[in-house]
Amino acid sequence: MNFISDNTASASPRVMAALAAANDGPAAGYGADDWTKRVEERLSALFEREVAAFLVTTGTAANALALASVVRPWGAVITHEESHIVEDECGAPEFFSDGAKLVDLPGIGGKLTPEAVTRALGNLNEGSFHNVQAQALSVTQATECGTIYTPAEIRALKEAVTARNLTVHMDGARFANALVTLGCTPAEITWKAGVDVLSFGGTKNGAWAVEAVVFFDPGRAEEMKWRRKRAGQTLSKGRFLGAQFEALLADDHWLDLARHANGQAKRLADAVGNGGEARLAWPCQANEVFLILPPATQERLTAAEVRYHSWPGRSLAPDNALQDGEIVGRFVMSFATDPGEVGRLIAAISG
Ligand SMILES: Cc1ncc(COP(=O)(O)O)c(C=O)c1O
Ligand SMILES: C[C@@H](O)[C@H](N)C(=O)O
Repeated sequence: MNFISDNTASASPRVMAALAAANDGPAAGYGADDWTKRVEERLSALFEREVAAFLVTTGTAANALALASVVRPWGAVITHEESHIVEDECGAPEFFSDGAKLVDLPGIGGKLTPEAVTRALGNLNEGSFHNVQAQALSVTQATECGTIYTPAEIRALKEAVTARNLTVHMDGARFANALVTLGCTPAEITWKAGVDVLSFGGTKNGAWAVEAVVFFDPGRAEEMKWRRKRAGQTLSKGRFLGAQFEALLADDHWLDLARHANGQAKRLADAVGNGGEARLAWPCQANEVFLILPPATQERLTAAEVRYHSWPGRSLAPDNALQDGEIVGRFVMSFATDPGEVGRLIAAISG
C-alpha cells in the first residue's frame, strides 16, 4: 500500500483522453494554441477578473518563476520553514530570482501567523543597502502539513505585510484540496484575500504535468514571458499543457478529483486520529493525514508493507510533542486512492 505522495498517482483518465484528443493536426506553438487561450479565458472567469496565466510543467517552476517575477535579487521572501520553496526546490527560487533570500519562519501545523511575519519584518531593515529588502510573502495552500488557511487568515497575513508593500504569493500545488474544504470561491481565497500571484497546481490534482502561474494584476506579469522561456518552460507544443488544464477545469472535474482525495483523508483521520494506536499531529484539512505513530503501530505498518513519508515534528504544538520512539507519518491521498486500501490502512494502524 502506497501513501507516500499524491505525486505517485496516475493522471485522471479524462485528462489523458483530452491529451489524446488534442493530438489532432497542427496547432500554434509556444502557448499560442487554442487550448491554452481557452484556459486563459476560463481562469479569468473562474477568478472573476482578468488574469494573466502562464502554463508550466512543474510546481517548482511555477513557484520559482512566480517569485522571480516579483522580487529583485536583493529581495527577501518570507515563508514557512517547512515550505516547499525552502525544503524541496533545490534553491530554484533563489536561482531564478538571481539570489533573493528566503526568510523562513516556524509555525504550528505548517502555518504562518501575522505575529511571526511582523517580527520577521522588524528584523529586515527597510531601505538599508546593507540588508536584503522584504519584497514577498509566500504561503502554501494547502500547506505542506495538510492544513489550510481561511480567507480571514490570508487577509490577516496580507494586512501584516501591507505597510511594507510585500507581494503575496500562494503556492497552490494543492489549491483544489484547500478550496473544496473551505467551500468558498477561488476569488475569495486568492485576490479578494490579498493574494497577488498563485501557483495553481494541476499535477497533484490529477493532471499529467501542468501548473498555471496566475497573476491577478496582468500588469505585474510583464517579465514572466521572458523568465519562463529562459527557464525552458515555454513548450513548443504548448497545446498539451493547455489541453490538460482545460480538461481539469471542465465541469469542475478538478474539484471532484480533490473531493475524493480529501474524503479518503478524512476517513483515515476520523478512524484513527484520536486513538491509542495513533493520534493526529495537527488537523487533517485537505488530502494529507499526519499521524503520530508509536513504535508498535510503526511495526504493524511495516509488516503490512505500508509506504508513507516519515515527517519532521518541527511544526507540532508543544502539548503534542513526540514521546519515546514516536514518529510523525504522512499519509497522502489522491483522486486515485482506492477506498479499499484506506480500509486496510485503518486496520493495520488499529491492530
Ligand atoms: C507544497 C508543494 N508545492 C510545490 C510542489 C511542486 O513540486 P514539483 O516541482 O515536484 O512539481 C509540491 C510537490 O509535491 C508540493 O508538495
Ligand atoms: C518533494 C515532496 O515533498 C513532494 N512535494 C510531496 O509532497 O510529496
